[in-house]
Amino acid sequence: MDIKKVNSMDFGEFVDVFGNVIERCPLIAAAVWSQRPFSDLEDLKKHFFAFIDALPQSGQEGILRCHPDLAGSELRRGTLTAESQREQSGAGLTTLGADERLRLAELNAQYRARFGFPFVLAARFSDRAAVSRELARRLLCPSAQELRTALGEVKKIGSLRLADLLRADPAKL
Ligand SMILES: NC(=O)N[C@H]1NC(=O)NC1=O
Repeated sequence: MDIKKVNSMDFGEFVDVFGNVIERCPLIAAAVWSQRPFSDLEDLKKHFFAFIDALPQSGQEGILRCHPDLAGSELRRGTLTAESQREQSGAGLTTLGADERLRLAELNAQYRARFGFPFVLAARFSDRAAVSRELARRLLCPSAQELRTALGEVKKIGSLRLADLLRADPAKL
């Protein structure tokens, strides 16, 4: 799909295609559509991220809360979005042993209790060992820093999803 095709999309089509660039936040795609035309993929990405950056803290935390836990109950129940399922499965989180799953569940619960939102990490840049390690490390970070880190991960996930949709090289995004 090229940028001309993107710019020709009506509202419904645009939200259908880009509605999950930011996990379970189709409102962001709905808002970005109003900014068309886009000059290129980079420009499109900038609009998604500018929307996130302009939100008050409550909105930014809301975005994080729309993310399913890594290796959490949604994965077990099979209710993840297709994108999240692919990302979690690529990081090996669908084939954890019982011990590993339990450890991640405990760390996820501690993280949520401390910060009030779920632990978010771009799983495609990670693997099962790195997820636990990073979760344990970030649990100790100051809250303001952690909010920034988590939103950075949301943007990495969004960049990769946009790259998939436009079949671009993620390194150039
Ligand atoms: N909790 C969390 O990070 N979830 C996200 N990460 C990712 O790569 N896909 C997701 O759904």
